[in-house]
Amino acid sequence: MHNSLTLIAGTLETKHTLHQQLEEILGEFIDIESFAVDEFLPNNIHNDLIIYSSKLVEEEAGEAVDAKCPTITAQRTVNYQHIDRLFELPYRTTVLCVNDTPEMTKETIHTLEKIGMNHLRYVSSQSSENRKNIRTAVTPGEVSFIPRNIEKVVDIGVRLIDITTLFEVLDHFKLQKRLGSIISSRYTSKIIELSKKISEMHQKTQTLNEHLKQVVDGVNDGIMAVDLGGKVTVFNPFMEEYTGISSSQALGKTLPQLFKQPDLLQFLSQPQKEGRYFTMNTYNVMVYRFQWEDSDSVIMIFKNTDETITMERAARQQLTKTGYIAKYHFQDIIGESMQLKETKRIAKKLAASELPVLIQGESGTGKELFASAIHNHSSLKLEPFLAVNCSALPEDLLESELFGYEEGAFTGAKRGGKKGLFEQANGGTIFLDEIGDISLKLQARLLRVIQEMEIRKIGGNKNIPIDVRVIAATNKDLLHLIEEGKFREDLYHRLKVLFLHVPSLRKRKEDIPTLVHQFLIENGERQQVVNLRLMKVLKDYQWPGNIRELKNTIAYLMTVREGREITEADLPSQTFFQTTDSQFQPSQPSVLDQRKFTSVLTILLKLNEGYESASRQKISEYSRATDYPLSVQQVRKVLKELESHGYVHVKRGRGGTEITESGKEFLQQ
Ligand SMILES: Nc1ncnc2c1ncn2[C@@H]1O[C@H](COP(=O)(O)OP(=O)(O)OP(=O)(O)O)[C@@H](O)[C@H]1O
Repeated sequence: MHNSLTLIAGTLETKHTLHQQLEEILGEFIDIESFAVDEFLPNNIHNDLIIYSSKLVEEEAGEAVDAKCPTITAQRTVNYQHIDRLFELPYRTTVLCVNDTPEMTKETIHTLEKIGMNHLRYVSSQSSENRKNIRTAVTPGEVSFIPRNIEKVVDIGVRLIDITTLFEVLDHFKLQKRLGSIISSRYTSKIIELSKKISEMHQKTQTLNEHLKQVVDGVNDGIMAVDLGGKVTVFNPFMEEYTGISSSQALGKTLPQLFKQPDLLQFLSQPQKEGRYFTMNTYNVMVYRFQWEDSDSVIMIFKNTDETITMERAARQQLTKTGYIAKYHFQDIIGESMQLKETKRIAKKLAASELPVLIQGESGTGKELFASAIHNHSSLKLEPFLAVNCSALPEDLLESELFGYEEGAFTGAKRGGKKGLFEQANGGTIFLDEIGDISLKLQARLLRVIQEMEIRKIGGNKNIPIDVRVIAATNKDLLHLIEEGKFREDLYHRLKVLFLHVPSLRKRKEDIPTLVHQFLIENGERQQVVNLRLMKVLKDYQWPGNIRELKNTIAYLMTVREGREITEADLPSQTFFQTTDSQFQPSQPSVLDQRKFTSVLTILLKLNEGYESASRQKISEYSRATDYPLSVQQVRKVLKELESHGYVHVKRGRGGTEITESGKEFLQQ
């Protein structure tokens, strides 16, 4: 007589799936009929064996079954055929596990974790945990229970009957001996299919890992990764070179096993915002440590600084060939005074941005030095640096130098046209020295270039986009030039996004001995040969031509000196100073003049600050209350002298007179 059993499931879908499973495995030996509670249940079901698909179904359908029939409530397990769908979800995704009752959900999660699906984080659909941000759900066939806000559903299919239940069935029909091994191999063949899929996936991952390893090995830096347990998981060839440890020795070891330098070990063990220099076996390396949120690994990068410097040097050599290189760095700007240090500190900050800078300062104070150092300290340091002295060229020539021209733009234009300095500085910095001297026509063109960041060559009809940082410098008071209508206010604001004032040498006399020493060295004199009296004279002098004048003076002294020591006797007469290239009258005012100057400048300052027009008449009136009463005629003379020193600015007509920054400096002294 043939054995037969009845399967009772809850839903139609479960009925189909489990029926199919039992048919495939036991169909040859046992007749199988099945019902679903949801569909139809006859009264008084009777058979050799009744299998309920779950406890719930047993409770629901129990009454329809003949009480004399033996029953089994099935143990269920996940459907191995569809489980690989879970591998498609990204590592560490939080998923909502959905089943019809809390117990069933709990059981599903438990089974998934037991069979190693641990790359996901499961939250029960019936738990009270906040799941607002959960977008993916996993369900064993219970799609109808999925909440609406879920965007992605992974149906891993109806759970199958577990092998333990299958063996109970065999046991019941006394078939275990005969069929046990066939059944278990039929059952496990399904699992083998799954393992095959997993191993395929594993292989793909391996290939990807290989590719990644090749990339990591090909990088010109040392790369090391450490996992959560502190074990090294990546150790590329450059790491081998820097440490002298082979990767096979390093992999799987902890950092203290590999590194003996306490400071390096400490650096590698803690989160770091910036890199730090270390010397490892003769290599100078900059070490960086990165740790990303959500990542189990810490990555460490070891950069060979000697090589980086060589690379920079090579890039610089390329630039040197074109001649467009910034020669000076901040360390070339000599001086220990507070004023200079502060100026350098600000300049370094300005270097960090790529915005335009306006540098203001008297002639010879080192404005070009600062422009060059700012470029070399900026992210554009490997790009060209072009300096143009705007006062050195006539307008037309300056225009064609700056913007270039097309072939045939004017008579005498070169064949093939010419690239302008803006175009040649592309990607880098252009330094426009003496910007106060350019004509209004060129100012208009320059404004357009800076605003639009594109140029049009002379005689050209197309705009060429450019990306250039503009640093401009002037020794003039641009605000006065604006007032006089000689400089465009809009251009002034475009240039003066960032601002740097370079102090005059008078304001930082303590720098004079250091500068003198430096210039002696530059002239080939290593000893300190300037005698004390001479040094005092040099320190007392006002240096209207600033550092350039000091530099020239040292060159002069070195040329004319007779003995080893340079003394005040070697100094030129006053007229030497007067012939320097300063915009000021360089001779020092006499003591009497100084008093007169102080008196008039003090009156001027008061009038200017009170916004009163400073006419000669008014200055004369005010002077009567001081130690230096002056007639209008005398005031005119003093003002002339003051103007020649650059201390005042005499406006045309009834404009009155204004004290300049230099005038204010004079007063402070
Ligand atoms: N702090 C300094 N240390 C060493 N040398 C300096 C320093 N400042 C200026 N110099 C030297 O002084 C000279 C004049 O400097 P620079 O040409 O930069 O001045 P500038 O302000 O641009 O002058 P100008 O307004 O006339 O163009 C240069 O030879 C420069 O090398």
